[in-house]
Order: sequence, then C-alpha cells, then structure tokens
Amino acid sequence: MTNAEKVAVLTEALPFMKQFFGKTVVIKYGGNAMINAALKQKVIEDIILMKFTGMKPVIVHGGGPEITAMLKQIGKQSEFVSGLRVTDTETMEIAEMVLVGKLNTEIVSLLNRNGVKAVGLNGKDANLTIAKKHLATVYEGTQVKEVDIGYVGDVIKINPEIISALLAQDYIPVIAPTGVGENGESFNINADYVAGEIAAALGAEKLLLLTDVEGIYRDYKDQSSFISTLTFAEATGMIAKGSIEGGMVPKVEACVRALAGGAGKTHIIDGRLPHSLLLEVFTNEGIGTEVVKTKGER
Ligand SMILES: Nc1ncnc2c1ncn2[C@@H]1O[C@H](COP(=O)(O)OP(=O)(O)O)[C@@H](O)[C@H]1O
Ligand SMILES: CC(=O)N[C@@H](CCC(=O)OP(=O)(O)O)C(=O)O
Repeated sequence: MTNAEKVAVLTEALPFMKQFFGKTVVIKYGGNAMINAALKQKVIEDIILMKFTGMKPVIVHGGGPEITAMLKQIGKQSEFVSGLRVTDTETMEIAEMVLVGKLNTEIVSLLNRNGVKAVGLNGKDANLTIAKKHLATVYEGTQVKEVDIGYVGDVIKINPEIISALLAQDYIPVIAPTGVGENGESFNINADYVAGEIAAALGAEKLLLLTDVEGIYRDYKDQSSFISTLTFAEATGMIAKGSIEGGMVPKVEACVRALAGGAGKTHIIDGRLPHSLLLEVFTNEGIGTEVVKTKGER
C-alpha cells in the first residue's frame, strides 16, 4: 500500500470517528466468527479499535453451537422448534453453564488481555433481562398452534442501568443471552433478540449483528439478489412472506425491534469476513445489509 493509499484509508475513517464518538454501538457476536479462533481475535481487535476511537461498544454474544456440542457430550440430542432450542431443566442448566460460565468469561478475558476493561453480565445481574415463557408458533397445514418448548424466554423488560453505569466508567459490557423470570427462574433467550432489546433500551446509535452469510438475500437461493438496504416495512413484509427463514428471522426481527425502540441504524454483516466490523463502521460503502427506518439516511 502506498502512503497516499494509507492516508486515504485514515481520512475516509475520520467522519465516522466523529459521528460515532461517545455513541453506543451494540454488537451481536455469534455463529462462525465466534467458533474460529483467528476470526475471534480479529473481532476482539475491531471492538478494541472502536473503543479507542471513542465509541461505547456493548457486546451481546451467542453460543448455540457450543451448547449443542456440550449437550452432545452428555448424550443429549438438541431439538429446535421455529429456530429456538427446546429447553428442559437439564438443557437450561447446560446452556447457562456454557453461555455464562464458559463463553462469557472467555470473551471478557480476551478483551481484558488486549488492553480494555470488559465486564461480563447475564440476565440475572442487576435484573438486566426480565423474561417470561415464550410459546413457539408452529404451522401444521392451515392450523397455527402454540407450543410450550420449556425454559425459552421472551424479553419483557431490559433494566439498562447497569450497562449505562459500566459505560460511564469506560467498561465494555459483555452480555450473555439469559433472562430471569418473576420467580427467579432462568430463561434461555435467542441472543439476537437480546441484542435487539438491548439496542432499543439503550437507544443505541447502531446495532451490528454478525452472521455466516453476506447479509440478506431477496431470494436466499439466488446469490445475485443480495440487498444492501432494507427498510423496516420491507423487512417486516419479507418475514411475513416467508422470504426470510431460519436463523435469519430472529436477526431481522431484532433489527425491527431495535429501530422501533429508538436505535439509529441496524446492520447484518458477514462475520466470516475478517475485520467486517471495521469495514462496516469506518468505510463509506459499509458492508452487509442495513435495515433502516427510511431509505437515504447514513
Ligand atoms: N433471505 C435470507 N437471506 C440470507 N440468509 C438467509 C435468508 N433466509 C434464511 N437465511 C439463513 O439464515 C442463516 C443465518 O442464520 P444463523 O445460521 O442462525 O446465523 P448465526 O449462527 O450467525 O447466528 C443463513 O446462513 C441462511 O442459511
Ligand atoms: C432459545 C434459544 O434458541 N437460545 C439459544 C441461545 C444462544 C444463541 O442464540 O446463540 P447463537 O446466536 O450463536 O445462535 C440457544 O440455545 O442456542
């Protein structure tokens, strides 16, 4: 790279550094970018760079594949209904061990070893994520049924004071996707939903969801149908039509929820691409699919 090119990269980043200085950015970290060690290090580096350029990153992490692997080790098969893990008492215990005990502390430790101050939280800390039982919607022919899938939770309230207190003191909060019920019971919540609710509760400038595809496709089977900007209304329409399926549904719903709750902009980006966070935040083109209230904002 020539000196002129190096300067161009830095000057291109400057307006974004100004725009996001002091602003809260929620990052949902999961999927492939979390399993692969080399990618993990790059995500951590990006978050640290974002922090040192003045942003206030908040991390919400997943860990679905790791929960599945741990359940397999104890001889338990994972079962999903409408993309959500059927969670009996034993599964809940394992999910909490993996998400809170293992993955949350791993991410916190990686950040701390790289020069920032990170603090781990789960839904029970300071009553951060209040939840109630989620009933899964299942379609059988023309019939729609609601099914009890155990300790799977819907967020009913986020108490963001602990996050705000940590951000004010320069810490990076790292949040595991569990919730607490009215009787103190634990709930397993899809991490995308937790990220969407947290972005809404904080009125975050941005919600960035890392995934294992480039972004959203109008038709998932047709790679040329990639969409770079989608409005709130278009996204809701695509879910209703069934053009967004499986693991992408909670992501898009999380974007819609975050925007409805007051977040600025939301992005679904490719976690397989090294430094995808930096490319999204600090370049004119950005990457991935942005889901926005109305077209034309930046
Ligand atoms: N319209 C769509 N555009 C892009 N991906 C889609 C679409 N519909 C369904 N998908 C699926 O959603 C998946 C992303 O969800 P998931 O695998 O749960 O992500 P992660 O593990 O990163 O949280 C993609 O790999 C893809 O198979
Ligand atoms: C209810 C439910 O399905 N919870 C998820 C929580 C973890 C998660 O969401 O992890 P990813 O973001 O890596 O998929 C699960 O048990 O897998």
